[in-house]
Amino acid sequence: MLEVVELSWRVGDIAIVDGVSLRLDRGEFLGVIGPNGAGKTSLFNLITGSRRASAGRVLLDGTDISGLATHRRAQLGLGRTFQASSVFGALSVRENVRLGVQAKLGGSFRLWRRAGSFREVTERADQHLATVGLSGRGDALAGTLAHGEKRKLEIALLLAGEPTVMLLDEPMAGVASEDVPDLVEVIRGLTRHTGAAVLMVEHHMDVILGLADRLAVMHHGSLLACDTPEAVMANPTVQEAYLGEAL
Ligand SMILES: Nc1ncnc2c1ncn2[C@@H]1O[C@H](COP(=O)(O)OP(=O)(O)OP(=O)(O)O)[C@@H](O)[C@H]1O
Repeated sequence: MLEVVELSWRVGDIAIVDGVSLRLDRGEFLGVIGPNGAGKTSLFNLITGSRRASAGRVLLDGTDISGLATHRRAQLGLGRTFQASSVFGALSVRENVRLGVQAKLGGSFRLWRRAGSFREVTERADQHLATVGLSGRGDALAGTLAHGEKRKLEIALLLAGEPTVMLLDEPMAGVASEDVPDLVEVIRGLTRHTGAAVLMVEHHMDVILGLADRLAVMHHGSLLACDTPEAVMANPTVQEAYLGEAL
């Protein structure tokens, strides 16, 4: 589904991402971990196209998308969680997701021609809100949501784009610890609800160990290991990379 081949990003003499190769299959959940500054977010940026790789390729369903702009990659099914800034605080939660659904349906969806269109968009938006557990919050202003709820809204916006591969960059960051278990269950449901593959960077080891089918470990821009969570945790090279940090 997603294949990354020898992907590198150099800034001057420094390889921030250094020849990373990995595969992600349909319905699979791959966690990306590594110490601070290991290159995890940079790897995401190369995959989505918000940074142009110095070398290597990104393939989506066998098609080389390396040369494509971010929005083209998104249209082809590569979705990344929206940053909070892309949520319209003055609009309702449902309106935000409706905009996402309309953006996905694009020009083929002529609201002025089809009487049922408005309802169809609303139904899809409500489906996405239900998937993330925000059904009861559709009428709330997005700006009034608690942090954990905002994260759920960002995931609903991601779902509105109907991606086949979803990239989540530290979705638990800033979320109150009592809201983490709920958000973990929403994220666990993503592969089940959509059949999509998920690639997720996360610092909370307990969270990522409970979600991931496999773990990719980055260190100084390189991929140290990519294996089942059990094998990765038992890997002496990985343990060494994390020396001094809690694994
Ligand atoms: N535009 C840039 N120019 C130069 N160096 C950069 C740039 N962006 C990131 N870096 C450096 O690349 C390294 C990797 O950064 P990156 O944010 O990808 O790591 P990370 O693993 O996501 O870190 P963290 O876990 O702290 O979020 C860091 O040393 C960072 O300072």
